Amino acid sequence: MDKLVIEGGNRLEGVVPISGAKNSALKLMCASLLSSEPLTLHNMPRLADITTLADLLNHMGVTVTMAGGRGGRIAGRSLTFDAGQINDTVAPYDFVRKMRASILVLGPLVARAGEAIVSLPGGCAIGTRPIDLHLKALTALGAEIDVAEGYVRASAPKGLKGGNIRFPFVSVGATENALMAATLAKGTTVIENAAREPEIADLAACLNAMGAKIEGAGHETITVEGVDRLHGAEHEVMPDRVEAGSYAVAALMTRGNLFLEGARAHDMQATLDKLEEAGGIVSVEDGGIRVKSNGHIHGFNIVTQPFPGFATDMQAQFMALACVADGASVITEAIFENRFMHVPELCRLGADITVTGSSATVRGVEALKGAPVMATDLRASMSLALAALVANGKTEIRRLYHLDRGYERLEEKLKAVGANVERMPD
Ligand SMILES: CC(=O)N[C@H]1[C@@H](OP(=O)(O)OP(=O)(O)OC[C@H]2O[C@@H](n3ccc(=O)[nH]c3=O)[C@H](O)[C@@H]2O)O[C@H](CO)[C@@H](O)[C@@H]1O
Ligand SMILES: C=C(OP(=O)(O)O)C(=O)O
Repeated sequence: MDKLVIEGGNRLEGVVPISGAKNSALKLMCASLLSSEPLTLHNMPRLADITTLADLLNHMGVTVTMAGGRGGRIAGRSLTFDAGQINDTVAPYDFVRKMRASILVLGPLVARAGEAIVSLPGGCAIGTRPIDLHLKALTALGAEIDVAEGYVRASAPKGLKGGNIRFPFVSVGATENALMAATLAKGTTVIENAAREPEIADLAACLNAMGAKIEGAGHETITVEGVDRLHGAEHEVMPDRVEAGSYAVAALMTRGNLFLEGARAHDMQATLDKLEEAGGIVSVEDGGIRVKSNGHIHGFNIVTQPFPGFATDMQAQFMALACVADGASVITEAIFENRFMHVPELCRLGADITVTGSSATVRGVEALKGAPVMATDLRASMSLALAALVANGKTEIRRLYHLDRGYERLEEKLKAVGANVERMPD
């Protein structure tokens, strides 16, 4: 297994190309199950999670091939998913346990094949992560659901029927499963209190390109007019707003100047607002966003919320920023019950953090000091890398498989803008 070795202290300056969004690409791949014709996705990120889901789809009979990049596109970033034949409607535990997004095959499978047997994803490092809302939504569309022996069995042999789904609180995954299933249901589906994350609008745009009739994605109420079949399509994955936000924090922490090529401000306004509050100078330029520092890092307060609020996926990275701010910051995690695993590791680097329930009080310190640390989950890994970039001396980060789930070529991108970072075998 590899480790990341970072020697802190370098100012970062230059261009960071932002990859396609993991949290959109994975859902778009699941959408390929809805059609017997191929779906080609452009701007695919090269990440471990993409490979894991491609393996699961392949197990079900979907062929995955590299598509030729179209004009101006980087070769090898276009993949075609051909679900002409679904041979197996079972998503086994061994796939699902590796990656929670696998639960997003449930809606498409039951809609297209009339049945699906998907392993329960279970909890993960950041919390319990139940799927009751996914199941209720599919039940509202007429699926019969049975949960036994660690598996969800969903069936709708005569097809799904449009229905009214009102979520009691916002769930990104449940909205996505409901949306995909509803595209092939008979009649109209209305989804209320739907998640408004940009990845939902990206998924709906792809589904509409496949012939679906979806209105209102990106808003609280989504209406889906079911169609008999979806056809093949091409779609470009939206830029990764969490990757962009993570590098934006790096620019501010290192008192640097980074151009986040491809990032879209409207996808990440809450992140940009908080960066400015903390001392960042943010400018939206042609083709991306520039983030510079005003020379100071001020303390700030955060409460994570569904979009358009401050994203839970950016909480750990902003905690690293708070560690070196002037004064204190209070960071409240309101989405997941256990998303502070980075706290003890940041403290190993000299951070001063006290956790009380779902809030962490972070008192900024003069300087962090390099130390060996361990990544506990995806965004926690990035918060450790960020802290290491400004720590005195050397930090070694272990358990990089978390990082590789969601940050493409992190060390190459950081090196290109001046960081002293190496990936080496442990
Ligand atoms: C609203 C929100 O910020 N969602 C985040 C969540 O999406 P993800 O889709 O994984 O999670 P959900 O949006 O579904 O979860 C939101 C909340 O609802 C709860 N829940 C969810 C489904 C369900 O059936 N029952 C239930 O109780 C979850 O435990 C959580 O507290 O994690 C992703 C990965 O970090 C982030 O990219 C998403 O931004
Ligand atoms: C936790 C994340 O992903 P997942 O839901 O796939 O675990 C994330 O993207 O920060």
